[in-house]
Amino acid sequence: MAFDYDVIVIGSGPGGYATALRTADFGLHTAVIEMRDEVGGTCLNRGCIPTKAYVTASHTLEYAKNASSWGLDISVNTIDMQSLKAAKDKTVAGVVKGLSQHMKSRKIDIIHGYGSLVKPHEVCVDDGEMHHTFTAQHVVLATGSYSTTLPGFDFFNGSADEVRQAVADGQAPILSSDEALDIDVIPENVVIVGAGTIALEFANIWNTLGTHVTVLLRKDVPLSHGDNHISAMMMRTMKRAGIHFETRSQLKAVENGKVTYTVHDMKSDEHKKIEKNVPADFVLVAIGRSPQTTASWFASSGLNLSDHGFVITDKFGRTNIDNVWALGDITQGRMLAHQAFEQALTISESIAGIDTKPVDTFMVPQVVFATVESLSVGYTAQEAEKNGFAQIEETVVPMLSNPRVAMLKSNGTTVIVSAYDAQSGQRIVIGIHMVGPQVSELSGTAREIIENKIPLHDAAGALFAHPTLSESLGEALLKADGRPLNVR
Ligand SMILES: Cc1cc2nc3c(=O)[nH]c(=O)nc-3n(C[C@H](O)[C@H](O)[C@H](O)COP(=O)(O)OP(=O)(O)OC[C@H]3O[C@@H](n4cnc5c(N)ncnc54)[C@H](O)[C@@H]3O)c2cc1C
Ligand SMILES: NC(=O)c1ccc[n+]([C@@H]2O[C@H](COP(=O)([O-])OP(=O)(O)OC[C@H]3O[C@@H](n4cnc5c(N)ncnc54)[C@H](O)[C@@H]3O)[C@@H](O)[C@H]2O)c1
Repeated sequence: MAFDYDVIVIGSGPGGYATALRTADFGLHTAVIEMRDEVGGTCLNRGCIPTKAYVTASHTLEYAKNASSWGLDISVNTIDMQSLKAAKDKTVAGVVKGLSQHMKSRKIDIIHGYGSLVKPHEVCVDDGEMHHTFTAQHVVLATGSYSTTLPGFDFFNGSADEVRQAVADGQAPILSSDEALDIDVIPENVVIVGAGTIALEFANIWNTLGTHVTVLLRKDVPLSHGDNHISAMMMRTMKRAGIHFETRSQLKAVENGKVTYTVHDMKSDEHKKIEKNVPADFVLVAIGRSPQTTASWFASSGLNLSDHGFVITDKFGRTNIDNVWALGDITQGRMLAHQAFEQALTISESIAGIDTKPVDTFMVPQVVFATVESLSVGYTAQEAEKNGFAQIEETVVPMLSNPRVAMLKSNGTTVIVSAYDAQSGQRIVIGIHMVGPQVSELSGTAREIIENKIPLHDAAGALFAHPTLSESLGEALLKADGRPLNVR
């Protein structure tokens, strides 16, 4: 049977565009269906890129604020939020334009409209006026995710102008990260519900701009699924910078610019709940994201979905329907762009008939970008124990002795988790967790060490140039191997 395309991808985010770029590169006739006006998905338009534009601006501001310690007379007179937002929007537009041109140069057809899988090999596209049917040998689903609603506190769900007006009117609207990115005034007070990546990144950005930020978290520390040392240090550093964390708290009401929440009083014997109030220009709810698989065609097409609505695939991205593949935020694993990139390479190589490697989503590096960054790859000591590793050792090394960390007036910690590997008869590194300046840049190195099961002794032989921030990882590996050099 002749098909219109070799490959049709639904969704143009990191999962979709990366798959299309690769299949087109293999000479396969490829189309991408995108329901929005612009390509790039959440990551380029409402996620990774705009938030990191703001993170870059906040780093610049911090450098300027610390300049006097180097004898530099630099003052920050005003922060023009409208210009800052315009610069963020320009950054996004540039990246989106670049992607669009790149896709066209690979001869990928970009079809705008709402795509649905009608049956295997058949996709319907609704462009608002007409329905079009296209056929393909392979269909790849990459429809992404949306912000999860906090029960009882629906998102404001307005246009940028309506959000601006609601904030100006003192309504304290409940915003998702999408809406929060459109704010073009520096808020005076913000309440953030959640203590994951989005909560911490936005808290850091606004705090740097001078906003009073209150973070309401359910547990005792943010990033509570991660390594304890890293979570605790991240919270300590952010508290020191002025962010207020309310642990074991719960949002209760938002009325007339006032946020009411309850806090578990751990000191009282009955663990009473204390009620507190703070003013807020708006509330950011960042309690996770849900897979964009709620449309009826996901179920009616016969796709196997998990209880939480994720498309079930094998480690090569195959769904239960022949020649239908899925990746990115709609699949189980981490909701991260670089996970989607790795899945895209595996899926496109599988489609092209190339021998490829399965994706181990557990080993995907996790990063938080703030004034100090956190990086986590592989097992924490607790996870290693639960997974039956033998002779687990956890080495915790502060970054105090790193001269570049000191020059930045910063601090940090590296945690190396190692265990005995019966197969090789050697101790291997199974987890690397770091908090400190620019540690995100070590994500690839950390992943390679762990994924390739490099013996600890060999990993500790990695030579990092001096003086660099990356030496912190080298020092920690040496210490874990019993050969500490510049640390005790
Ligand atoms: C605020 C924020 C910051 C983030 N920062 C980072 C970061 O720094 N690093 C990182 O790795 N990850 C980050 N992420 C996560 C990252 O954005 C996602 O993991 C990534 O975008 C997932 O890619 P995807 O292709 O699965 O989906 P998406 O990027 O969501 O793309 C899905 C696309 O499909 C389209 N679509 C959906 N349904 C249909 C349909 N039926 N027909 C046609 N088109 C459709 C959508 O319009 C969208 O364009 C961040 C997320 C947020 C919200
Ligand atoms: N730097 C990055 O790579 C980056 C940046 C931003 C977002 N992202 C991705 O986007 C996704 C969404 O981010 P996120 O921060 O919304 O989710 P998350 O999963 O990182 O964190 C969710 C947080 O909300 C809390 N929570 C859950 N339900 C709650 C409730 N009912 N009440 C109060 N708190 C509740 C959790 O305890 C957790 O602290 C993540 O999967 C993340 O990987 C990545």
